[in-house]
Amino acid sequence: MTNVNRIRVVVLGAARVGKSAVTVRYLTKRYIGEYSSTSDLLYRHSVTFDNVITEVEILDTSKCGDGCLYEHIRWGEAFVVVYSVNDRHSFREAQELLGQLAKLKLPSYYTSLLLGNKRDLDHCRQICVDDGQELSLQFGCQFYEVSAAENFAGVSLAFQSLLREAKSVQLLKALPIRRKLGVNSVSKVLGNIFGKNSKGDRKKRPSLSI
Ligand SMILES: Nc1nc2c(ncn2[C@@H]2O[C@H](COP(=O)(O)OP(=O)(O)OP(=O)(O)O)[C@@H](O)[C@H]2O)c(=O)[nH]1
Repeated sequence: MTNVNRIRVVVLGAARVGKSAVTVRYLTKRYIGEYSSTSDLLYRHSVTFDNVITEVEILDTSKCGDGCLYEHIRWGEAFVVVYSVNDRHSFREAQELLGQLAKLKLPSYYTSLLLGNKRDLDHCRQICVDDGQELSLQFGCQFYEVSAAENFAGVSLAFQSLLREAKSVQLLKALPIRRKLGVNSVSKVLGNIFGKNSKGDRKKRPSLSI
């Protein structure tokens, strides 16, 4: 059963692309240049959507094997796949990660965001905006380019956008499955709405009097 008051986010990507930098930037608004962690870190915070508080768990992952990646993918329902715009290898890894997600999870069961980080390093860019956009279209995910080092707003917008979509997906999944309507039922429903009976005669329109 889906817990609609909690969203689990996993931050994935190649080594040194800025996974910790974007996560900490989003959570604290601050940029910290160096992170020494060699293990996964789990953060908790809450966001409010339409006056409802939702707990968000963010897992900032570090390098691990395939088994570990499988666990991360199973655990999460929203994924931030980070690459660095000045590192072609990290872009290829992002592509592979999006492929793994598509293979291991049903499309309606997760939300993903492709995040090109370090856009301040434009002078040594190896991946252009169009490449990122194209990849996001291929996998049906959101796409943002940001600089954790220079800007809080972009990082915040990207995370918020992912969380909002993840919330909508959760609410849709929590809806009871509705009985499919046959053609006859559809015409009956339309007839009731537009005031026609089964013989095609017009019914008296319901009127609202105040
Ligand atoms: N220029 C620039 N450097 C950045 C940016 N974001 C992160 N960095 C630097 O990139 C390096 C790696 O950042 P981390 O946040 O540790 O990257 P990571 O992906 O968490 O690294 P691992 O967990 O060790 O794989 C650090 O030296 C950061 O200061 C950015 O937006 N611009």
